[in-house]
Amino acid sequence: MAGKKQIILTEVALRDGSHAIAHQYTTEQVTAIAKGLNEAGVPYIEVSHGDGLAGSSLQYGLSHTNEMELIEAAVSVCTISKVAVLLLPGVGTVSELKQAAQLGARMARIATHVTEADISAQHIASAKEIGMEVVGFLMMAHSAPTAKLVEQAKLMESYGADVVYVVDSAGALLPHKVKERITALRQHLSIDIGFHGHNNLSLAMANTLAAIDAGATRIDGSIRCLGAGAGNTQTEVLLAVLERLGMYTGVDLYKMMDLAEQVVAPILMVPQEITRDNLTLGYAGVYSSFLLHAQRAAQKFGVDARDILLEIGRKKVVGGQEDMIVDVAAELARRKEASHANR
Ligand SMILES: C[C@H](O)CC(=O)C(=O)O
Ligand SMILES: [Mn+2]
Repeated sequence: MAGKKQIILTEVALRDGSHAIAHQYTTEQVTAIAKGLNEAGVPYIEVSHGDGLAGSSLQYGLSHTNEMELIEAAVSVCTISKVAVLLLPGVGTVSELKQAAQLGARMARIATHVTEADISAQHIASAKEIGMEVVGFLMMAHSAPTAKLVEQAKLMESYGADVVYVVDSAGALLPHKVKERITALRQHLSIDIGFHGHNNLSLAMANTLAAIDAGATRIDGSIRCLGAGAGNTQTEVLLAVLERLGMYTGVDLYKMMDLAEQVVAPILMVPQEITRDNLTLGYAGVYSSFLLHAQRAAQKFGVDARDILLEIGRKKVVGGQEDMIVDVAAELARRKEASHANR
């Protein structure tokens, strides 16, 4: 380890991956994955509904298992790894955060849209008060200019965040844009900088390396790419790449490969590929977690999911506006019917 650059990993398959399996994690699955991640030495494991604490709802998707049970299960098998939770202010509250902390969660990741950091002040302060490490998570980072991102990150730092993440929720950022953002944050902030990517344009790895090159030291990955859309930077692949680059993570590559192959792959509803719909997420700049919502709406209204996603991108729909996906699908179906009638 001496002299090697250290990268601190957070594994997000048990939270971001929840989107990809329609929030159907069972306690057994979470226990098995968390146990494997802990044995491999992953520093942080995020466990929550895909949309964060209290996300289970008709709007976001109902969970199979209460997330507090999942958090408790993960904590019970973690001797090395720390369990993290995600919270979107307005979806989850301080009360859920306290409950998660009582169950043993040690890190709170407070997520807001990239231009709305001001709504995180109370939640960041409360998480610090109860002794949690706190990450500010600025989502849809492609959709704001770098100066705005810096302004918002500085707000999170001023509220007490220990780390601020650039979150490429749509998998829409290109490597030079990641570099520009992380470089600017590094110049203006004193706290650690993190990066969370999505692979919709096949750029999660390249973007992650660009982020590290520009000074990010906290990186998210999802084992077997089990994350929303085409998934995140694939953790076990990242480990191999970082080892080849002479960087240190403290995570066992072989154990992660085995866990991916034997435990995680069988859970996937479909293999994590860059399908035409995933690709459209990145191309249109749409939240990766909108994928299944758009596919269901496409089927219900007999329209192309890509058309829905492009329109959602044009309308700059943000997380929390999932019901707009149905509105857009219904409108596309109306237009389609009208054009057929006029023929
Ligand atoms: C609530 C989102 O799924 C958080 C996230 O992982 C992202 O924006 O990306
Ligand atoms: Mn994500």
